[in-house]
Parts: sequence; C-alpha cells; structure tokens
Amino acid sequence: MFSIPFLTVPPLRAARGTVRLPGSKSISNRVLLLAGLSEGTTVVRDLLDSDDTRVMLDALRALGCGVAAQGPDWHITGLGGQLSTKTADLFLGNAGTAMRPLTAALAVLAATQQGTFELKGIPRMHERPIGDLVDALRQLGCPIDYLGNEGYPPLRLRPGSAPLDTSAPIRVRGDVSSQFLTALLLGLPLVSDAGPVTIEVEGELTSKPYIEITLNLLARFGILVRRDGWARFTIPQGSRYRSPGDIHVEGDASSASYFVALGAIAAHGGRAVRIEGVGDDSIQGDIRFVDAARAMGADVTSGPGWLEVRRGAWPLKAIDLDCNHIPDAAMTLAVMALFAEGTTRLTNIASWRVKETDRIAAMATELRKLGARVVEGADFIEVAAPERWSAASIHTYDDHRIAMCFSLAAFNPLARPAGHVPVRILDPRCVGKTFPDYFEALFDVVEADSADVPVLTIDGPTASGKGTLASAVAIALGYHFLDSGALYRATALAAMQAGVTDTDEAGLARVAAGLQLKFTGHQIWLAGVEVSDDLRQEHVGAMASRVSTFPSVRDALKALQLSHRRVPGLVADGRDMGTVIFPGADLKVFVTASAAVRAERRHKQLISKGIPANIDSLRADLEARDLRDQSRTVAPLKPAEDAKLFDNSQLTVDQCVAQVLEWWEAKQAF
Ligand SMILES: Nc1ncnc2c1ncn2[C@@H]1O[C@H](COP(=O)(O)OP(=O)(O)OP(=O)(O)O)[C@@H](O)[C@H]1O
Ligand SMILES: Nc1ccn([C@H]2C[C@H](O)[C@@H](COP(=O)(O)O)O2)c(=O)n1
Repeated sequence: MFSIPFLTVPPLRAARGTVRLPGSKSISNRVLLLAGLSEGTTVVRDLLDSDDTRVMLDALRALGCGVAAQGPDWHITGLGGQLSTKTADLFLGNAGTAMRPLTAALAVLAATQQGTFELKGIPRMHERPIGDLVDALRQLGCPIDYLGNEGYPPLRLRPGSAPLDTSAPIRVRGDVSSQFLTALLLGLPLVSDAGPVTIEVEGELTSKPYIEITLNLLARFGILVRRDGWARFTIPQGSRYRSPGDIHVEGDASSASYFVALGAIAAHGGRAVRIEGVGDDSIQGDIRFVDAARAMGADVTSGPGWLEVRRGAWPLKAIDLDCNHIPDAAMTLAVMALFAEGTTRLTNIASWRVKETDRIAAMATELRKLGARVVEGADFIEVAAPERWSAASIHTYDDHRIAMCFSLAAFNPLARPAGHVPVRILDPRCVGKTFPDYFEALFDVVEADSADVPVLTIDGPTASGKGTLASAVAIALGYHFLDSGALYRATALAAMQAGVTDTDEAGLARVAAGLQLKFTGHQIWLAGVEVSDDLRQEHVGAMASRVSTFPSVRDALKALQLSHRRVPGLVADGRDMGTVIFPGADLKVFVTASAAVRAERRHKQLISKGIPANIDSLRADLEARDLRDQSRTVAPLKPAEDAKLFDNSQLTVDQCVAQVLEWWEAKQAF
C-alpha cells in the first residue's frame, strides 16, 4: 500500500494482464457479523483485508467472539445470540457496513440482555446519518442515545426496561441508505422468538442489490426471510443463525469496476485485462456494472469467477443511466465519461451525497480540475470529456473510490482530444478501505511510454549518502529505486566466485551479461542466494570500481538499468545515472561530501554492523576509488551539466531528502 501524501501517475497508454481482486467488502462485513452472532465456528475464506474489515474484526473481539487468523482464513466463533461481554466501546472508523448492522444487532442485545455499548467512528462517520435506523429500533423499544448530534453517531445502546415489542411491523426509510434495512434484517432475527418480525420499507428502496446480498447471506446462515416486493420483509418466528461451517468471500464487484473500465479504455491492439475473483455467478449487485460498461463500449466476456475485458467501441459512447442499482461502481462510469463522445448522464444517485464524502460534489469538483465539463444536481451528474486536459491534483476526501476511479484519468493520452498530463492522487492510502494494494495491482498491468515515466537521478562519490538519499526519496514519491552500484558489485562478486580476474574484460562482460539478479524490497539475490550483506563488503566495492572501468561491462549492464524505468517512476543512484543511463532524467542531483566526512560515515556504518574498520585506511580507499571512478575513460564520475550540485557534509539525511523533494516539486505541473 502507498502510505504517502500523494502518488503521481504518469500518462499511460495501454493495459494488459491479470488482476486478482480482494474479497468483497459488503460480503466480508456481513459474513463477519453473521458468524459473530451464530453458534459455533465459521471458517471465512478470502476475507477482505482492509480498514473496514479490521474494525469489524476488532469489534467482534471486543464483544467476546473468538477471532483467529489461520493462514489466509479467519476462524470466527460466534456468541450464539448470547452476550458474553455486557459493556464495550467500539471504534468503527468510517465503516458504514460495520456501524449500521452492529447498531441494530447490539441495540436489541443490549435491550434484552442488559448490555451497554458505545459505537463511534472518525469525524466523517459522525456526519453520516443513522437517525432512520435508530427510529426503527426505537419502535421496538430499544433505548438508544445520541452522544453528539441528533440523528448521527456516536451512539449509546442501553438496557431496556420492558420486553421488545415485535408485534407491529417495524417501519424504516429505504430511500436514504439501504444499509438501514440491511442492519435490521441482520439484527432482528435475534428477537424473533415471540413471533415473526416484519419490516416495512417507506419510500423507494435505494440500492436493492445490496439487500439481495443480505438476503442471500442470511439464507447461508439459516435465516430465510420472506419478501413481498421491496416493501415488506418478514423474518420467520424462531429464526436462528446457523453457521454454514465454511464460507468463501467472492471478489469485490465494485473493485472490479476499475479494471473493467481499464480494459474498456486501454486493452487495445490484441491486449486483454483479465479479472479473477468475480464473474457472471456473482451475488453482488455491482456485477451489473459490466452491463453499463458494455453500453459504453467495453467488450466483456465472462465465466464463473472471472471477467475478461477488451476495448470495444472507441471512443467510448456516452450513456444516460439510472444508477440506483450500482451506486458505488457508477463513480467509475463518471470517469469513463472522460473517454466518451457526448455527455454521460448518471441519475438516481442521491445516496452518493451521504457516503464517505458527498460524492456528487466531490466527483464534480475533481472532474472539473481535469478539464471535464460537469453539471451536478441533487441526485444526478452529467460529465463531458475535456476540450483540453489539465494536470490535476485529485483531492480524495478519504474516499477510496475517488482515489481508484481517478487513477484511470492517467490514460488521457488515449482520449479524444488527447491529453498528455500526469494525474496526482492525494492521500492514496485511502484505498485501504477496500483495496489496499490497488495501485500495485494497477501498475502491474499498465503500460506507459518509457519517456513518460519520470526519472530522478542521484549521482555522487562513494559514501556521499546518495543511496540513503535515493532510497528515501523513492519511498516518499512511491517510485521504484535503482541502486546501480549494486549491479557492479554483483558483477564483481559473481566474477570472484567464478574465478574471473579484474583484468579479464571479456570474462567480466560475460559475467555481467549473465547476472541472475533479483531485488525484493531491501534484499538482493544473486543466482537465488541472498547477497545483500556480501555486496556491501569493502573489497567487493573496490573490485566493483575496477570492474566498472571496462566499456563492455558497462554496456552489458545498460539494458538491466533501463528496465527499472517503470510506472509510476524511478529514483536511480550511481555514478553515471544522469550523464549516461538516463540523460533525459526529469531531475538530476549530484551529491558530494568531504572525504573526511565520508570516511567517518563509512566507518560508523561498518562498526554498527560489527565489521572492524580503520578510519584512515577507509579514507585512503575511498580517495583511491574516487580517483579511479573520476578518471576512467567511459562514463566517469562527474556531474551532468544540468545537475543540481549538493554538498551534504553538514546536512542530516532528512534535510537532504527535503531539499531533493523541493527541487522535484518545483518541476511538477501541479
Ligand atoms: N546526510 C547524511 N548525514 C549523515 N550520515 C549520512 C548521511 N547520508 C548518508 N549517511 C550515512 O552514510 C553512510 C553511507 O551512506 P550511503 O550508503 O547512502 O552512501 P552511498 O553514497 O550510497 O555509498 P556507496 O556508493 O558506497 O554505495 C550510511 O551509513 C548512511 O546512513
Ligand atoms: N552507476 C554506477 C554505479 C557504480 N559504479 C561503480 C563504481 C563504484 O566504485 C562501484 C560500486 O558502487 P557503489 O555501490 O559504491 O555506489 O561501482 C559505476 O561505475 N557506475
């Protein structure tokens, strides 16, 4: 997951490959609650690992349920309808799928079994209405207090003084959020002993497919709700939650929408995007996003548990669609509209206004930043493609769906008229709500022109701190990191292992060309063996310096270095990154420090690793290395003409990083 302040996605051109979706959020949190209310243990497979499921798991733990991870599976041992903990304060973040159903279930448990529970969340959760659900529960006789503003969390659920009254139908509004009805359907089987419990929906029920998920999962847990149209639901007398023993969570159909759109926009020229985890057998309403995408031009084939998407009509076709059945995935249509001919009109989306943020206002504001022409109304949005694209910094409002759907705007070079601008996603970590590795999954299947992938080079002499600096800058920007010295060191080590001497240019070039090198995080593997520490040894560095003087060795390593230029960007450190390997780099930095400071830093570094070292001989070695690196005929160590020079002898690492990021920001289009 990218836990950084912003992530800049460069202009993208194509997509192909396979994406495995994380589990559905809606199914995950419903299954967790049902398992928590059931008797016995339920094994939940492929549960979504996200902010929203984490708060639900924490809540179940706090309520006394057994919650244990076993490999990728979760084992939930439920309460069997009996409170084991009578008081708890539950923090539910911004998870509507936790707040609403837990409110219903715990309100009736507190009322009937003398419990007291407080439910709260982040500030935005305290702005999301819950009054209609509370009113419905109060009809039963559940004592519920608002601890902040009337109609909104936080809430206190208290013991009741009289038995709950289930004789009359419970009325609930259905036109604000279907989660209120879902919450009642999940919680009220707990009070069905005295007779059937009937729920009547007032107003037009919004997001009906989510109710279908609820009914489907209740059935899996032994509760067969009778439904008269979408206005009246009856829970049979004596309903009991029965664990199915083992339950699989299918992939998230709303998350699939980004990759369906990706295929429709960018899988051209024989390419396809395959989506695994959700398919034509899905129980999720958002699978019907596929129909909307087809109407816009997507070419989608499907089977059980998979979808495959290619570009069909191009440019995409504008649509006029009632999106009540796909409220979450419909946001993706608004971004697809940027690639369509004509104006796309999405209607019946009033529920967007009470989601993680006011999504109609947010989408309109952010789409306009890109240049789109947008009209918004109380329950609709109209979007037409930009006449001219602008580089935009997209505010994400702590809303995962805004972050994910706007990433697709980076394909603006494919639009008509074409753009050629990066798209900056602010606070990309917000995707943690449903799809923590969304950007990693996206970057795995997208293609950009190499020249469009930003590169920042940091060159300098040994022990100047360029590796430390480059790695920190790469982390701050979410970019890849290339320690090019490691390639020369690996060549040196492999040559020593193969008995190739430092004067045998042809032999060394063969070793360099055949390097089997792999980088995993901070580890480096040579021919399947981890060599990260071996490469840092002084004698390996000295041999690397000698090896690197040969032109054929440098040539042999060039393609490998260039291959690190991948979306979303690269920070590369070495001696010739700015002069030879990436001469067109967007920013070049040449970092130095006095020999005395560098010897001291290297001394500290070695001692801290338990490697004995002498500061004077370290200084002599590094001065000899400087001389060799600077005086060789090919790619000598020297600043590029357009490099920013930087003596960091008196600066901390943080100050160096801040300086480079400031230079980088000054070059950006935002
Ligand atoms: N600005 C700084 N202030 C203090 N110490 C630093 C600073 N920058 C780096 N260091 C420390 O100096 C040591 C050498 O840094 P680093 O390995 O990044 O240098 P390098 O130039 O990449 O070296 P090499 O070329 O040998 O790989 C490390 O222990 C690092 O923590
Ligand atoms: N781009 C590069 C990177 C490294 N080298 C050579 C010269 C160095 O002395 C040696 C080890 O590099 P270090 O890990 O210390 O950065 O590799 C080079 O010629 N060009």
